[in-house]
Amino acid sequence: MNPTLQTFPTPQAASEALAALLAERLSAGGRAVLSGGNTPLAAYRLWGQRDILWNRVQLMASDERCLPADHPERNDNSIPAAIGPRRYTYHRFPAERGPEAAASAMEPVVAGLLPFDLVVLGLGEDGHTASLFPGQPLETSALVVPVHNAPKPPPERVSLSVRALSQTQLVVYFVTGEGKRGALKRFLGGENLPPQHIRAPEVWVLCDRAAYPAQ
Ligand SMILES: O=C(O)[C@H](O)[C@@H](O)[C@H](O)[C@H](O)COP(=O)(O)O
Repeated sequence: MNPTLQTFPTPQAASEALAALLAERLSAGGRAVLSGGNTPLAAYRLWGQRDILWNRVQLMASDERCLPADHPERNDNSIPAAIGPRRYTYHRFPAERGPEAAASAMEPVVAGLLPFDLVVLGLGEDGHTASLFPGQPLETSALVVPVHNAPKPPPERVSLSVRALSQTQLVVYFVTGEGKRGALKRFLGGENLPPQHIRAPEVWVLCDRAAYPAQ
C-alpha cells in the first residue's frame, strides 16, 4: 500500500488540516469513524467550531477502552467532549460490559453504518492502530472484535476490525510528534503492521515534520 502523504510544519497546522478535511467531507452529513487517543483531540475541537449539517452526522470511535462509562480515558467521553455540543448522533461502545459483550452488542450497529464515508485513525509507537496491535490476529469476518492483553493500557478493549475499517472511501492516519517517527517510517516502508491490512480506495497520512522529517 502506498498512502498519500501530507506533511505539515507543526501539530497545529496538521490539526487545522484534519479539521478542514472533516468539515469538507462531512459538510452535508455522513458516517465517520474517529480515532481515539490524544493526538486528534485538537483537530476535533477545531472541527466542532465549524457549521456543517451536524444533525446528519453519525460518529463512532475506532475502538474503546473497557473502563467505567464515566472514565475520562474512555474515547466515547474524550471525543464528544472535544467536539462540543453539536447535534450529531454518536454510537457509544458499551465497553464497561467487557470486550466480548461490547463487541457482540456493537456488531449490528456497525453493520447498519457501513460503508463509512471517512475513517480517521491514529498510530501507536508500536505500529498499532485502533486497538489492533502487532502480533495479534487480524483476519476475521467480524466487524467488531474483543481485545485482551493489549500492550497499551488498559489491556481490555474493543475495536473495529480490519474488515470494518476498510469499508470506507477514505482512511486518514493522523500522526504527530517525534515519538511516532519510528512507527510511521515502518508503516510507510511497507512493514507488516496492522495499518497495512486496512485497504480503502484512498489512504492518506496527515502528519507533522516531527513525525516525518524532510527526507
Ligand atoms: O484508544 C486508543 O488508544 C486509540 O484508538 C489508539 O489507537 C490511538 O490512536 C493510538 O494509540 C495513538 O494514541 P495517541 O494519539 O494518544 O498517541
